[in-house]
Amino acid sequence: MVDQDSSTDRLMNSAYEAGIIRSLEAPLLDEGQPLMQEAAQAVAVNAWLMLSQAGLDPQNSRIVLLAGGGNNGGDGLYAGARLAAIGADVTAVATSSDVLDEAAQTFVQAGGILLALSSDADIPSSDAPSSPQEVAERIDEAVELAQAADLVIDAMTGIGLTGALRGIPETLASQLSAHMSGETEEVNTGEGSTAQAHNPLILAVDIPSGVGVDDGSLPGPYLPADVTVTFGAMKPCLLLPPAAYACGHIVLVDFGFDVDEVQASVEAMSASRCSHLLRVPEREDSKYTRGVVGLVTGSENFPGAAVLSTRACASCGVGMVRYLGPERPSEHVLAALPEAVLGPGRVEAWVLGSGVAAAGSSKQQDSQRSTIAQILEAHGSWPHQGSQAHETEDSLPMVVDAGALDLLPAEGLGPKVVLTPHAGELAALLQDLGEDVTASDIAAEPVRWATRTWELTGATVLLKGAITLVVGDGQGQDPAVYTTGFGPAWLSTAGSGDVLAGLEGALLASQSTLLADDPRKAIQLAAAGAYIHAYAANLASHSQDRAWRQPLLFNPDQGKDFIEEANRAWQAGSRSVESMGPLGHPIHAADIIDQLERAQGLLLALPFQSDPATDEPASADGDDDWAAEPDEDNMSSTESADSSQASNEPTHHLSPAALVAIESLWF
Ligand SMILES: NC(=O)C1=CN([C@@H]2O[C@H](COP(=O)(O)OP(=O)(O)OC[C@H]3O[C@@H](n4cnc5c(N)ncnc54)[C@H](OP(=O)(O)O)[C@@H]3O)[C@@H](O)[C@H]2O)[C@@H](O)CC1
Ligand SMILES: [K+]
Repeated sequence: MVDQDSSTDRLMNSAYEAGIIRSLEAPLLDEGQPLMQEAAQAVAVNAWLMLSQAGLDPQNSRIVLLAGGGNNGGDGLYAGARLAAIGADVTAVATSSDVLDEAAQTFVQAGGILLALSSDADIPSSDAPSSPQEVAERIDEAVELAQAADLVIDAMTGIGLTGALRGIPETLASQLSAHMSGETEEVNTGEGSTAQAHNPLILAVDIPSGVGVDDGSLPGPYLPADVTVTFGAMKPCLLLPPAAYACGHIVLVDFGFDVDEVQASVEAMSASRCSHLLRVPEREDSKYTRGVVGLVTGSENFPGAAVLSTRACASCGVGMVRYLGPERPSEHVLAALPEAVLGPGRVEAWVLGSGVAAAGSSKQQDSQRSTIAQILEAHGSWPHQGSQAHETEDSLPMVVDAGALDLLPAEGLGPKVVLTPHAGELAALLQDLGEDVTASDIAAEPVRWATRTWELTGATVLLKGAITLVVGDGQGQDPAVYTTGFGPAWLSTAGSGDVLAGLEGALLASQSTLLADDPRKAIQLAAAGAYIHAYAANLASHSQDRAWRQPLLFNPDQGKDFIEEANRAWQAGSRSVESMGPLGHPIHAADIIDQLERAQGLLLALPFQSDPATDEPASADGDDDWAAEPDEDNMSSTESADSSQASNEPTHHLSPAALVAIESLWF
């Protein structure tokens, strides 16, 4: 189970609110650990790597550092000092009225140039602008410098950010992000043609300035990063959409925090966590003890959804698939899945509503809905005792999707009821429950609205998206929140949700004994289902595109191994620094089903890998296993890394001179 996490797994996949991060830092600071210097070193090394991977010479590069008045700015200034000391041309733009004095002195002594923007600035070596006009001119100058730079280091605000960016940081973030997204004028080459504007690389210090640290929202302008170097532990904004999409590749600097006694507020599902949630059959198992899933999915109008959900379910380790539906979808199910059993009978978990038209749709009234209503009434009730929902003898785990969502009882569901809406369906459900919310509100603050749904219904809520969220019962009064962003963008295709519903039902049925002991495990199982779904899509599409990747761990003692790891990971990434990773090819829903069994096999093999250095399980195809993941043959990750290099050479090898330069940053 997830409880068996190694401490490294926990560190990489658990996020803590800003207040907890400060409580974890405090004892280390008391002991005199130089955290700001360790942070600065990591920023400098990663800046160096980003530049060199982009084919630039870090020692002759132009770097603009946006430095705020807090410790985040301090991290940036010390990093800037290290880069200036090896010869980079570094200008620090002070975005507040002051900056950390000692950091600024060190930066200037190393050869960095400071530029004050604020009219009341008290900054070493830079006079404050003397008029509003001069403030405006300096802001324009700073924006132009940043736009022309090779690298921008964003150290305006870290976890001390409150609310949306204001003042100078707001202006810089909005102008620079508009420039990068091409909203500003294109560059005229003077020969009647226009060229794409130059975009600097962006390295965010701790978090991209402007994102909602604890809730992953984007309350105003923000600066999206190519790489975010974060300190000590993950913050919720690095996992939660939409902010997580602005973080690029994440590097987590290991300060040695003791996270044993603190509660994570968000967890990412990982391959190793997922592999522990799969039930492996035992010798004494029968098809019944392995779990029977009953599906009331598909309809006269959408028979394909019945086929997709039952096929996916049968591919995910259950003893039997039982289908209930009208004649047309039933015939299709039997043709596609001869082992399916038709009609009512014993069931360990239900899948309800995929491919069933909701009320108010233009389709004719769906006969499946009366069956679903009966099942919800018989098995979905979790009468409340006090404030707690309690399981009755008849209550069963169930997945409630699409056309079953509006048949739910208004409240009093338990964690074993897993709702699987997309943003539009969740908006309709919440409107029925009296909330004034639209699908775009939900996309802007998904964790807020998934949590609200959990509060109102008591069910586990799986909100589908590029990063899928699962919110449900946690420890005490607080919800547990899991994320999964392991899939490629190809995954959003018709029928993909029907596949997910079927496989979620299989996990609930096969783990019904576990769920009876602890219904809260439904949250982890639901997140594991989303992970397997995404993984199968990765295998099917041969894509290296991921909505979210686990961070690279930067340990100050790790030495040069990190260089190779970062070069490899950033080249494989969907938003890699220089080149996109291979995008693979389109897939349709049945392709995902075809890879489900293989995906589970690879996950089950993971605990037997000798040295799983990355958490991503292998692609089963040797020839596309170039992201250096441990592969099927129990190859050690080191060997795997070597073989992947042979087939996919990193574009930039480090010269001996470059290695000497980076050593001066490192040690
Ligand atoms: N603690 C440690 O041991 C370690 C901490 N570390 C680092 O410290 C960081 C936390 O530092 P912190 O607490 O000083 O806050 P920080 O993120 O710099 O923000 C304050 C600045 O932001 C500004 N600002 C705030 N809101 C704003 C807004 N809405 N709009 C605009 N500006 C806004 C605020 O301006 P003010 O409100 O004062 O005008 C002030 O200038 C942490 O993220 C990590 O990087 C590492 O060195 C490792 C060791
Ligand atoms: K920052």
